[in-house]
Amino acid sequence: MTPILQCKVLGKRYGAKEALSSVDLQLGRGRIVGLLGPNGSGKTTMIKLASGILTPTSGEILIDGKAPGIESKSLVSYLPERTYLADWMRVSDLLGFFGDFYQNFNQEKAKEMLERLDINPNDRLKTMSKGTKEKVQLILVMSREAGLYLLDEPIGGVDPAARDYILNTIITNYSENATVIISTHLIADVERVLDDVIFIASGKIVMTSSVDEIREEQGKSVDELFREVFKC
Ligand SMILES: Nc1ncnc2c1ncn2[C@@H]1O[C@H](COP(=O)(O)OP(=O)(O)OP(=O)(O)O)[C@@H](O)[C@H]1O
Repeated sequence: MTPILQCKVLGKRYGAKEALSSVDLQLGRGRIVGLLGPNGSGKTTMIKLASGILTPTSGEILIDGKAPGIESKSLVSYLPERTYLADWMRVSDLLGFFGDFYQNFNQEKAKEMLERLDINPNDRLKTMSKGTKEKVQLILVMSREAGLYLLDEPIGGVDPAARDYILNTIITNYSENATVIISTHLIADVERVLDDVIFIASGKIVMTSSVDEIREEQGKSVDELFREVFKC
């Protein structure tokens, strides 16, 4: 089966700054993958390349065997680091907006998640706290029936109790064949839901491993290993 995401000697420069270099990677389906690395290591750049917002400077990135484009946009559901939604909109407007925009948007799923998190669909984004806005955005993104979810720092602004609910939402609301990439610094919170991890530093992949391998072979949690590998 074609990998959902493949990078072949992928490189990205911003002017003279090399943000990613010679990244080779292949991700299968049905996995939850943590993209982990220190500040400035290239995580957001990698996610933006996969979403098609940025184009590579060298090498290639393929989604289900194809370069990012119109077809891949229906396969990929992307949660950016920052909110891009117009804050005068009510949550119910956003459900309509996503429904019009994406054929694979599941309104019922979104409404159910909003109810569970006690978010009123009549509220406008601008009246909400940062954490609630983040929850709304994540709900919109996870309510699409996509093949690849790209979540850039999905739980940064959310309180620890809601983090658990959100992570469970991620696990239970993606289809068996979909893959989820989560970039985060909150490794201890997230690691229980991860199948695999990618460690990235200075634009290069330094390790890819299953979480089970890390636990069984190294006798460590992902958080412990991360702190050891990236010790300042
Ligand atoms: N638009 C840009 N112009 C110039 N340099 C950039 C730009 N965006 C990112 N960079 C640089 O590219 C490198 C990778 O940045 P990126 O945002 O991908 O890292 P990150 O791992 O997501 O960081 P963080 O964990 O802090 O969010 C950094 O050195 C950053 O300063």
